[in-house]
Amino acid sequence: MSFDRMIEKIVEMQNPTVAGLDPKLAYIPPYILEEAVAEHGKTLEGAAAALVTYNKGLIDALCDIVPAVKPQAAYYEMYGWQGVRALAETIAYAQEKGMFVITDGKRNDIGATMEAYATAHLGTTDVLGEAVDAFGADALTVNGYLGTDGIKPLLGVCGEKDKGIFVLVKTSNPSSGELQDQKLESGKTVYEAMGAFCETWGEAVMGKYGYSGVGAVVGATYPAQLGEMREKAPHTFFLVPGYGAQGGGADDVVPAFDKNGLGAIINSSRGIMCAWQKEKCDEHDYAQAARREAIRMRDAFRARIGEIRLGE
Ligand SMILES: O=c1ccn([C@@H]2O[C@H](COP(=O)(O)O)[C@@H](O)[C@H]2O)c(=O)[nH]1
Repeated sequence: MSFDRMIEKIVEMQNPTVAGLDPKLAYIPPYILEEAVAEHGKTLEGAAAALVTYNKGLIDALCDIVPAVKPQAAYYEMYGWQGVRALAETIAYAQEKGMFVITDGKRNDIGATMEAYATAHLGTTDVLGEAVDAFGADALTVNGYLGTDGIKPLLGVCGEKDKGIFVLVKTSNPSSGELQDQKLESGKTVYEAMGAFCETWGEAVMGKYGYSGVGAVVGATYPAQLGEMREKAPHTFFLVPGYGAQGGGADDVVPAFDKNGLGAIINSSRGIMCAWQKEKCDEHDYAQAARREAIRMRDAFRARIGEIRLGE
């Protein structure tokens, strides 16, 4: 009912990072694309087959050192239902390899529809009396701007199925301040108010290490806000995108961690997936290049936050 499973993996691997799986054909080594095209042609089926092969290679290379993966749904949806099937296959494969899976879907709607999203991504779908996991991720990113009735259905599923959600609080993009930094009548900023909601919503799904199953997305590109929110939302675990390709560095995200080195999981997607192109290494070495980058990232945090310990 919380992020306890994810926290335990972070501590076991001494690695507070998550590898983003946002595959585009431009990132995939030509030998994988050629094999997929030879079998399926230049079709959505072919693209989806390439995505799965590429992702499985990355997962195999990362699963013993990185606790979690974060597939962003848009990169699969762009390849139609075949791409969506690739997302489901990716989630299942990563879990088989012991990884915690955060589907980045940023879903939001009224309560009744959120119930459907909760069932689809985290829960179990009833098919005429048969209970089937549709996507079965461990956590989902959501948008909280529809308010409590949009979040409540997720809390039920999180409680029953030991899953978590990450609510958008202070996003990493350049324009995030246009709305999120606005001051409300209460004197709080919009992101601060959303962080306070996360603390309240999380009370229903509290874990044993001091963090609830309601986390927050806070960008690495806003270090001051990361530190501010760490103080103001002490029971809210942070998913921190914006490291690497968006310019956030290891020093920038240090304020996201608590005194035990917990409290945040830092995402890198393009930085890890495209490491082989940056290194200009042999295309067949793409997964090992990703592993080398993931180790560099892990070690950068180890050097800054020291040993990660279970709190409370
Ligand atoms: O505020 C946010 C929320 C989500 N994201 C997502 O994280 C990754 C970042 O990818 P990089 O390649 O490491 O930049 C991507 O899936 C975004 O959709 C974010 O960047 N910022």
